[in-house]
Amino acid sequence: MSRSSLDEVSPTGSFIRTPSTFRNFISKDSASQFPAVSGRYHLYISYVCPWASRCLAYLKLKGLEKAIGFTAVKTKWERTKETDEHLGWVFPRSTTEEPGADPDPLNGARSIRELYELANSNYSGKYTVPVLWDNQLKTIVNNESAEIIRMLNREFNEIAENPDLDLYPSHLQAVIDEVNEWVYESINNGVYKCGFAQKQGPYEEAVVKLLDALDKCEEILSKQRYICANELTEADIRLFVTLIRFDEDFHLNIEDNDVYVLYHFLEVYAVHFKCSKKLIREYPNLFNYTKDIYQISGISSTVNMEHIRKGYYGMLSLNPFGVIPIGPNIDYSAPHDRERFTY
Ligand SMILES: N[C@@H](CCC(=O)N[C@@H](CS)C(=O)NCC(=O)O)C(=O)O
Repeated sequence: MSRSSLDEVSPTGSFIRTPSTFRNFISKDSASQFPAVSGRYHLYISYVCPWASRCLAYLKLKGLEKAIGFTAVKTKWERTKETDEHLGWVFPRSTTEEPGADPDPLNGARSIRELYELANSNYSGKYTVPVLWDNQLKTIVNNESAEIIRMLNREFNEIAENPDLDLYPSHLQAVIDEVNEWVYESINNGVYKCGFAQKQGPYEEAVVKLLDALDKCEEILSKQRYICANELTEADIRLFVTLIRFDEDFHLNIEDNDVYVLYHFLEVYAVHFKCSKKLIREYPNLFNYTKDIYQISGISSTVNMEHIRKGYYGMLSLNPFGVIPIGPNIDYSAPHDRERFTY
């Protein structure tokens, strides 16, 4: 089994993500094994990680911060044990070591790996964030963000400050599911397929799909405020976490030490899609949409650009010298034009 996303490469050089392992559900039913009560659960995240950030966005949107605490790890992977070479997410030793990251308040763990091993001493998979931790049973409830956000949306309404916000309403479920599928395949996971591909073919296939999907989003967003309808849904949060990192991820490829990849990336954009389409900020609807979501109360606090930059460029196998380019410093709080769709 893979012990890091960076190892998940098929013999043909494609990035293939393995499924998450802990798949229990918190329920509003007080008799269930994991009942939705205040103070029992904790969310471990990295601000670098889009999957973890979508869970944090739900804590903010649903008003669950008092009921469920969260802790962010440091930006760069470090050795998780002295006895082997594994690199992964670690906690700082103090609150001042890296602003935004905190020591583990519940278990005093040094790494996310330690939490997985506390939950299951025989665990041998990847040590990913997010981790939804049960502090009563001292175990991981769930480490799959797509499921965590569904629980946060629905099961905690008795204690949520915004119980009426439903980001997966029944009248839109079919369209949300359909959008999630292609957005995940071509955009959320698509950027990883571009960044982690180890052969030219899979990389090209992923980048073409990614650009097609971004064009499709631009087209949809030229007609309605959000990606599924004129109301905010789960699909918007899932799309947003990749878009807000996209112009950064793009540079990751540019800064990659592999000259051929650098050349090809420019060629794809310049020749097939024209340079004007290469960054999110050059798609008018997508860019304004990203600002629109960013400006929803609570969301900007889930975006720590400093952590995002340091984390991605810190992956030394993709960026051997660890040089962090100066960011584009886009102002996502600037006015946008999306109110034009509000009836
Ligand atoms: N399917 C998981 C994926 C989470 C994931 O891939 N997290 C990455 C960070 S973006 C991670 O923690 N990787 C650690 C590793 O691969 O060792 C989810 O959506 O929750």
